[in-house]
Amino acid sequence: MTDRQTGLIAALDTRDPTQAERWAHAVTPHASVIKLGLEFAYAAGFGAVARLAAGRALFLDLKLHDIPNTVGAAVGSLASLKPAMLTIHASGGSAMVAAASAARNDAFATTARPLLLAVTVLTSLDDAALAETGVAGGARAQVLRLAELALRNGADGLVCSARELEALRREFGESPVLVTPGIRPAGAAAGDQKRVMTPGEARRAGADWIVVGRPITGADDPAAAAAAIAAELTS
Ligand SMILES: O=c1ccn([C@@H]2O[C@H](COP(=O)(O)O)[C@@H](O)[C@H]2O)c(=O)[nH]1
Repeated sequence: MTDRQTGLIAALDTRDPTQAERWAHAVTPHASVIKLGLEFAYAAGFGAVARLAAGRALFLDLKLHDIPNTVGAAVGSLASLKPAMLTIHASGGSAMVAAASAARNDAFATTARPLLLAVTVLTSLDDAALAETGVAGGARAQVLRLAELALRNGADGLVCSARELEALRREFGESPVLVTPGIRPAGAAAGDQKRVMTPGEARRAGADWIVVGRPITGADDPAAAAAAIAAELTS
């Protein structure tokens, strides 16, 4: 049980800048951060990312994963977008995380540094799917292993499922910023997400932020859906 405040990040996954703008407007003020990722950036381009992010806090979820030199350079290339949060994959290894952290520190002014978040194990993977990739021992053990690697090499926080929150807080304490996708209000379709929890469960387990996409963007009334999720975070 925790008394921390848990914020809502709205994942605006679409190719269409007009749709994204409509959703961004609808989720305000219930979500204090908007998340744009691969679908939007690849289809609409980084100019559209910049336009949508103007005046808003941006979680730029590009999940960088490459050799250290390339990832470091890519982090530097993103500075003009002034994101509040950036993602890399922890499984890229110690040197890659360290390169991203160094580039973040070099490319951004101290007062405008984005949080560097390391994705541990995607919330769409269960133990069986992870085993297929050669990782035995289950998602929780792998999340803890990658969390240690990422935090030791300069990440500010982690992307994980809410199911790992209690173990991560036990192991690493209160300071890492823990961001949890795979959130589904009671009764919502899980879709491709495997390690899910409700907004209230994630808050009680210690999430700093929850990320919610389709339960908001697929709702008949996205503003009402975002309001209901935000209310669950404060009740
Ligand atoms: O492990 C991860 C990392 C990132 N995501 C992203 O979060 C949203 C979730 O969207 P839903 O529609 O609520 O499932 C999406 O943009 C993913 O790319 C994740 O789900 N899991």
